[in-house]
Amino acid sequence: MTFKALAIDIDGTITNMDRRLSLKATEKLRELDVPVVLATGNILCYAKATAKLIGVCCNVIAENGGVVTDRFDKKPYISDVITECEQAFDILSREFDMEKLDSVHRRTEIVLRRDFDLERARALLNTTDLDVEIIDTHFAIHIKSKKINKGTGLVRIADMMGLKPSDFVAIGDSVNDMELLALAGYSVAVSNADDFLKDIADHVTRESYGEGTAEVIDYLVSKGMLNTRQ
Ligand SMILES: O=C(O)COP(=O)(O)O
Ligand SMILES: [Mg+2]
Repeated sequence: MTFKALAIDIDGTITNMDRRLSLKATEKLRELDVPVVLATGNILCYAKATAKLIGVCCNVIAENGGVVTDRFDKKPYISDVITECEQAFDILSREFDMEKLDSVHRRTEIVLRRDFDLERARALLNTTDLDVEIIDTHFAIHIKSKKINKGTGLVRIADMMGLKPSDFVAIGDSVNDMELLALAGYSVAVSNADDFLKDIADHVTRESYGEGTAEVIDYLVSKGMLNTRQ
């Protein structure tokens, strides 16, 4: 089967843990003859700039599915879910010393530095009736609505692109990629991925980070599952 598009995570999948972009992975992405959607927990301007600089502009799922756009200068779709996240933050920050990241630009989630006791914070959140969860991507901790994720983002961007989620190959590394990989037609976890992501993936790479992404793109092209430009 030949897939019609690729949805790919940024941090840990085309970067290493220092967030250095793999030039090998970006070259492979640029050579593909299908649209590449960046699907990330990062804010929209970070994702758009990454897409532009890689040369795969501009289908973007940002903020773990909360913000979605298919064009650079278009008003993005923004989920109306920030209020519950702010309520959760108000409750948690009375108990924990928490530092917000990117809060000026973030529209649908609250993201925190990874320097507090996550399990205790989760336990406290579970005593509320907020429809909110806390996830740790290894890069940051996100207080996010349970109503949105990269899977709901994929459904939305696929619709904007006239495609189905099953038309996509998806590649990722972390807990925030679970729903994306579950909905895609073919799913890949890079070898540095969390074990629970590897368990649901159709394919796990041998190499880590961007090298793993480059490796699987070569594999998918060799099997005719993705096409490159001639
Ligand atoms: O925002 C994060 O915590 C990680 O970003 P990612 O989804 O691109 O890996
Ligand atoms: Mg990631």
